[in-house]
Amino acid sequence: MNIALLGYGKMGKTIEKIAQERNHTVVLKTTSSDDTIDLTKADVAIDFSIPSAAYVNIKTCIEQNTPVISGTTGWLHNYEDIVKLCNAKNGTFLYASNFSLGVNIFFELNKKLSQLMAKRSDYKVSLEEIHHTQKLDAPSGTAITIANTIIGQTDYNNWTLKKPALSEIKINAKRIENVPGTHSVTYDSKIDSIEIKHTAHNRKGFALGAIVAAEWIATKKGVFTMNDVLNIG
Ligand SMILES: NC(=O)c1ccc[n+]([C@@H]2O[C@H](COP(=O)([O-])OP(=O)(O)OC[C@H]3O[C@@H](n4cnc5c(N)ncnc54)[C@H](O)[C@@H]3O)[C@@H](O)[C@H]2O)c1
Ligand SMILES: O=C(O)C1=N[C@H](C(=O)O)CCC1
Repeated sequence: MNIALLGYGKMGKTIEKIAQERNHTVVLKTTSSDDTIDLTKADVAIDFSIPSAAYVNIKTCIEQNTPVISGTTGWLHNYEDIVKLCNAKNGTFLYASNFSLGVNIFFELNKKLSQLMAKRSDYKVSLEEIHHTQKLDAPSGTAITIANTIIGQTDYNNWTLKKPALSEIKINAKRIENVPGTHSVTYDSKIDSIEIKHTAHNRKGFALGAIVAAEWIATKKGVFTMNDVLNIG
């Protein structure tokens, strides 16, 4: 498969290594909005860029009729526009806040736990996410996915980085040198605490998941999630 990499930073470089190990060819790498996105030779595009660039990158791929996956976080206020465009152009698009298999299993645990805790008003939920100090967005896209799932299953109606109201989920976003990504969900009562946690040891899980997703969507039409790729959820 011929792959275009839109974004060639920490993730783009890790994805390139795994793509080569799986006998794919990287035919285009872009690193700024000044680079031309010519997808003539690409079977699929993978966007791991920056929040302010993702929308244009994804739109350009759909307009050039090239299946695109995006792992870039912090651009989701434009997600519905991309879904509309993709459907109008009969294109192919997949976004995941986190491509790793481990986190996608964790998402299912979080959903189940939030269902069990839905009516347990003696417990208050909170999230913590820890990432490296170069990360541009807070909270992480993964933390937002986790919080939105809890909101969908319980009476919580919002998440916040600030002091939470009773109906809000507090997200603690910490930045520590070299941390690839740690997420935990804690339900705390006066009697005990229940905690689930995922720790990424490196970026390989994100990159492998992105390549597996790119292989999976290359021949499909529509808007997909990792649940479709992994057949879970
Ligand atoms: N979904 C996941 O599984 C997952 C995993 C890790 C990181 N991420 C997200 O992926 C994104 C990239 O992460 P990273 O650690 O590689 O960041 P990074 O800062 O190392 O790399 C980002 C790259 O994007 C490039 N860039 C800037 N403008 C661009 C443009 N217009 N077009 C193309 N490239 C452009 C920069 O030059 C840089 O090389 C972030 O949003 C991060 O949150 C998602
Ligand atoms: O390194 C990052 O940046 C990461 N971003 C994603 C997020 O915001 O959830 C996934 C984990 C790593």
